[in-house]
Amino acid sequence: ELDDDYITIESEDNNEIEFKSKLDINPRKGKILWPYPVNYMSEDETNEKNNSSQHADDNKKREQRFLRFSYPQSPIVDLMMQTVGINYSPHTNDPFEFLRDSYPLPKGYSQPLDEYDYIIVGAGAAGSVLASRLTEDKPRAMVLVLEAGKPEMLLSDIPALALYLQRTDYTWQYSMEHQPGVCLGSEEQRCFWPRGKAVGGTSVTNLMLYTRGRPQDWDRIAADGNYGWSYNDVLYYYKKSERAELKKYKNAEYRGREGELTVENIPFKTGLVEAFLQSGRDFGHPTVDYNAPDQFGFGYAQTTTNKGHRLSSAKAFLHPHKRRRNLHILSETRATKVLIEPQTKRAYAVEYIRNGIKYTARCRREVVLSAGPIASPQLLILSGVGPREHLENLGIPVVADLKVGRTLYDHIAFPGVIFKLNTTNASLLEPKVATLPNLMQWLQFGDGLLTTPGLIEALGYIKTSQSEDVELVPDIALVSMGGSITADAGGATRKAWRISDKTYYTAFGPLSGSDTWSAVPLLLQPKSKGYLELRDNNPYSYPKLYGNYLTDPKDMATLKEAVKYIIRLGESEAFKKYNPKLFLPEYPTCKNHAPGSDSYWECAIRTMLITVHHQIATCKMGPASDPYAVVDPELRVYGIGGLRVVDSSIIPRPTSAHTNAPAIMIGEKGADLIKNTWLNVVS
Ligand SMILES: Cc1cc2nc3c(=O)[nH]c(=O)nc-3n(C[C@H](O)[C@H](O)[C@H](O)COP(=O)(O)OP(=O)(O)OC[C@H]3O[C@@H](n4cnc5c(N)ncnc54)[C@H](O)[C@@H]3O)c2cc1C
Repeated sequence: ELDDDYITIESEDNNEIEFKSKLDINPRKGKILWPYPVNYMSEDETNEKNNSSQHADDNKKREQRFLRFSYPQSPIVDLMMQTVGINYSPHTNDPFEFLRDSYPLPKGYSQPLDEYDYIIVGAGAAGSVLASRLTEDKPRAMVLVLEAGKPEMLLSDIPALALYLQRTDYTWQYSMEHQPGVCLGSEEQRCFWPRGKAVGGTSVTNLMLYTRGRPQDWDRIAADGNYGWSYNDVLYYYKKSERAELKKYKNAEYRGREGELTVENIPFKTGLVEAFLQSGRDFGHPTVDYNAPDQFGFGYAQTTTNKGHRLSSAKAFLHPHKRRRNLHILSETRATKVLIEPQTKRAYAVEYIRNGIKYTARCRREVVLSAGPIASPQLLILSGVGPREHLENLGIPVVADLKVGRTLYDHIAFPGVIFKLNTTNASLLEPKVATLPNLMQWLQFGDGLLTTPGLIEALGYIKTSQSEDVELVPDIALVSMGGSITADAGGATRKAWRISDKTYYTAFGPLSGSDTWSAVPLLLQPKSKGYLELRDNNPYSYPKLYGNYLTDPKDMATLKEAVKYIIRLGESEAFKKYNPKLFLPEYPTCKNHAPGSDSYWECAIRTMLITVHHQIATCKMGPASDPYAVVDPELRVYGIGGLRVVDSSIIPRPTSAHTNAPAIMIGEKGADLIKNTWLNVVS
């Protein structure tokens, strides 16, 4: 039952539109005044979801794919993905609701309140921790969490399905704007930037690797004027969350044992990971715990999983506390604007849309944006906090002139260094992995082939000759895979990167069904810098995303050197028993380059460039003297009271870490910063 109190009758431009809920859930069939068209979706969303012929096409293609490559070997993949909800239509009832987690309001509440102490936008990697910590102390603060996505379900916990999730409605289907010369092999030559849209955010759809970065990464951030962010400062928060279950290292003094977030090694390994680590040792890279502050080398992957099941931030931090009376979580609810009092410049409320109806929730203490590196800056700009000229062009009144979205760094990678193995049963191939016995084994014991996250088995950190760093900080991470992009014969893996049919089948078709090994070089310290801006002032439009990848020639030179290093590893003694042969794909874009030549590799990198989705710095943290800073070192938005950003968007410069563990650490630290501010205030 909906209440009139929760329908906001107001408009910014008197643009009255009759309201008709899609699901027809409004019992009063009332009118609301709407500043933008109700049914408008971004171009991408419209294409993805509303275009029924496209939908039919997709289904047909999908059917063909399964008939051609998986079925009848892996009907189980089809079953699992239909269950998770691939192409799940919002217009039908969800038949798998019983498998989904849920976050009802606590007992005694039939609807959310008008006013809370804190309002958190986004229950992602950082937002989930923050919500959990802000609701744990007595006297209890009332916290509202608004999350656009839906709760997880049983099968989204299967690590091997991580890449399959990227084209489901558990993700925002962002794509970068077209940039000439990169992602040439992708559909529409645009790099794909999916992000998690779920209670748990991107920690529900990511590849679960747990990495903290080198001590120097954080010490440099602190040295830039960000007090409280040195390695020793952040180590305290990494340890606070962690419950290390790593075989050899769990009792090391830099690891946490009492936290909620289990970090473990992957239960299943192929022999290829041993060859990779051995080749590393042969080349002078010891096998180490790569999260140890004083060790540098290669190591088995460490993942945020619990007994082989994905442990998202929501599962770790929200799920156990969902009955707390002061924690109100609204899933499938989209925040559209932070309301800021123009005179006092204080954030006092958040507008949000739930089931097609617009509501306003007021806030007594602080609004916190934890919507991630694309949506947090988007919401700031929609609320009048952004670059003045951009706001004026969008017709949004300027509340604060800040460089929101003007800095964007990312980690890019190249999944095209592949060895064909002249042995069978050496690598992971979809028909072998996705079987009913494997599913049963995972369900019963949490081990087996389904526990490998997107084929990843180990990481190796190296410093190439391109690096000008005087300290021992890596510029490349090598990700060793128990196979390659061809493991599912053109299915989920290449779709998760949106590699086009033409590129995939021309280049990799000959490898179909073969055993392979590959290592993916990941550029850790990119020199190229991107940015984002809004397409228009409609909160349902996806922002325009500009990666500006490889615009600094140093980035290409570093990646090329890494490619050559991987080739040396693959051709070394350690891999000999697999009789590997470097496979040089014939990319349609690289016909004029002699296979294996320097120019071939440059062309191949430009064709198969992917992001590993570590976009940061769009709400850059920095001291007041930094003209690009959006938040101060206590994560407060400059010039606005009662408004912070607590998520990966605040990380000011590239680090050697994947961004999930840092986002969780930021959630922990953000919670302490907020609690300290309100220490002596009782609501
Ligand atoms: C495919 C993929 C693989 C990855 N693999 C790894 C990995 O192996 N290891 C690693 O460390 N990192 C990995 N990452 C990156 C990492 O997971 C993210 O950087 C991290 O989770 C970001 O955390 P966050 O809290 O900043 O944002 P998110 O976790 O993205 O949370 C933001 C939340 O806000 C919600 N939201 C957005 N807009 C609104 C709105 N208007 N109203 C309400 N809610 C909103 C979103 O739905 C989302 O739930 C990967 C990312 C991707 C996409």
